[in-house]
Amino acid sequence: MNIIHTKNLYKSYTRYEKEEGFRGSIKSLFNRKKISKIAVNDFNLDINEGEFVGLIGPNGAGKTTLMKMLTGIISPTSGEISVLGFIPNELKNAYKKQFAIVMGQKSQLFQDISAVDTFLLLKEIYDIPETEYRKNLSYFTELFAVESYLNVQVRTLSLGERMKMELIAALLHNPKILFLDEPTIGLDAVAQKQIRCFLKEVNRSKGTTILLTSHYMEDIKSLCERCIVVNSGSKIYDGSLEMLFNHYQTHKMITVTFDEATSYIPDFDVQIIDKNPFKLSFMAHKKDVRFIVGNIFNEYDVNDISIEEEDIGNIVERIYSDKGGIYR
Ligand SMILES: Nc1ncnc2c1ncn2[C@@H]1O[C@H](COP(=O)(O)OP(=O)(O)OP(=O)(O)O)[C@@H](O)[C@H]1O
Repeated sequence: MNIIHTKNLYKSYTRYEKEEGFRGSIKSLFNRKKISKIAVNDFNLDINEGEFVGLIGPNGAGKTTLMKMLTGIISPTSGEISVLGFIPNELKNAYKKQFAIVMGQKSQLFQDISAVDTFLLLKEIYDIPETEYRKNLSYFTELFAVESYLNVQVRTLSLGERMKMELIAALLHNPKILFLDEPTIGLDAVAQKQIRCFLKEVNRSKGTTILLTSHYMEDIKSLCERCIVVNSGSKIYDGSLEMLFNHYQTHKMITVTFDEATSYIPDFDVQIIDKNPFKLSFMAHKKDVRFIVGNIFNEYDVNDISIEEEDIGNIVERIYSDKGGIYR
């Protein structure tokens, strides 16, 4: 069943520019330069119940603006939008009870009280029946293994611990849709992985529809079957993640640190990103990675090696340049 629908959705912001300094401030009182910015352009989107969809794109692509329109935080300039049959920016209580939004850069928890006290407050705000509240609280805290952090002041939690509490707070009222804007930003690899496992399980066991934005390709790769790529406010790809990666993610980034100084350069078609006698970073074709890594281990004393996904910016560029590509 389709639960998120937009048609020709469009959002433009207006902002003002002033010249620098005191003179500029005085001048701007009488004459300000108005600038319009199209953040989301002609956006058509349909998401079915239970889907886990990744929304990716470079900085300023319009992802947060889209999320904000879907949750009613801001209203569109024009176009159609309906979520669970509601028009989000009418902010009906019946709609507010059916979704949750978690933004990695913002906290919804009160900093000076414990997380569990905020949870109790949310129980009252969302009218969560006692049995459902208890069941969900123990289910989510066990899933994250965070029982020992429930009763401490939120301000004292680490970023990763706080993020886990944010997610629990968002899910206590059993929302049908969970909007996640960069939920793993700034977290270490272990916390990122725990959050991924948690989200995967919530989507599977509760059937929660999840729309996720992240700059970490690993998040998108391990969670979303469907992926939407946005650039300059427009949708440039909407389809399976597998196809996106097979077709457009052609390179990997390899970083090696050596125990001894070396002048090693791979005998393959690579692009060197950074080089010193003890460290080498380069982009290599996906198909060559295992041969290159094999050679390095056979011939050198390796202190450390990492193989990372390509930056989303490169993938966007490739989608654009692929005129007869899989989507256009
Ligand atoms: N309140 C605002 N007023 C004016 N312009 C805005 C406002 N909010 C966002 N913008 C502009 O709209 C564009 C899209 O911003 P948005 O935050 O939606 O992008 P994003 O894809 O979420 O970026 P990021 O990955 O950096 O978070 C940007 O160019 C931004 O400068």
